[in-house]
Amino acid sequence: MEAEPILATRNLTIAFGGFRAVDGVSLIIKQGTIHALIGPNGAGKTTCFNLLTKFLAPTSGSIIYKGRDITSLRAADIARLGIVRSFQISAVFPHLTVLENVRIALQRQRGASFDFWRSERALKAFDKPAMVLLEDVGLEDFAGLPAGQLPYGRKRALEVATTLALDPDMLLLDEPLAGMGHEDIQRMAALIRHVAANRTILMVEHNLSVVAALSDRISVLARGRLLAEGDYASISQDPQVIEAYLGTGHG
Ligand SMILES: Nc1ncnc2c1ncn2[C@@H]1O[C@H](COP(=O)(O)OP(=O)(O)OP(=O)(O)O)[C@@H](O)[C@H]1O
Repeated sequence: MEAEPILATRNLTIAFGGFRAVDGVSLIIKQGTIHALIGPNGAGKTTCFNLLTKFLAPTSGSIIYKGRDITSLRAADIARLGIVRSFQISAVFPHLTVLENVRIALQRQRGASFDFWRSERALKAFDKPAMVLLEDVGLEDFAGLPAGQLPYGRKRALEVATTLALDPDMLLLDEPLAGMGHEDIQRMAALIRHVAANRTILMVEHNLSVVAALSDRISVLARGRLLAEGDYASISQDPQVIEAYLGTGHG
């Protein structure tokens, strides 16, 4: 059965002065897929991502989520609808333990009041679901460690756990593998695949071999425009895509 679109854009455009960083981009992201947004440096990926996550407002065009026009909604509104961005906003509190970080994220999600979350008993009620989330991201052995002491790759796994605490239908990942060594890359790639089991993932990512391994569908941007879309086998054969990458001495 063909998956339904969960998120779509129609002619999404943003101009800075006269320069169109994202220019008439129409994307369709299907429910339950891992979708990657790639392209050479300066292609407009981050800007497009910022439009989808409401960090920027488009000059024209629209964004549709589950059939509803969300173009004019704010970041907090879309989070409530189930679209959550990881990695740039997910603060990790370094002096709190790994478990406490996830517990706080869960408390926020459930809208617990300040008085409520001062009570030790109420806090403990979140320990179990927090542990389940830690197990989900492979951090159960680190639960008691101050988050600031986690190695970099594990810290990013913790960010995934705090993001999952918001119970998103759609997870937007901004360069999830950036700055990671080989082992962390493999672990994060497996984690993305794992959390994608019952969610939709959109990621901007430069690591093309992981994009190839993980993505159901890939959209290629170049100079603000959508150049090609398809699975890795088809886009990697596309002469325009090859030229766009070679033209910048990239990838
Ligand atoms: N606020 C802004 N004002 C003016 N120009 C901008 C602004 N934000 C982005 N741009 C320009 O838009 C273009 C696209 O930038 P963007 O960061 O989205 O590209 P990218 O594909 O994410 O690149 P990279 O892979 O290098 O991160 C670039 O030419 C950039 O200089």
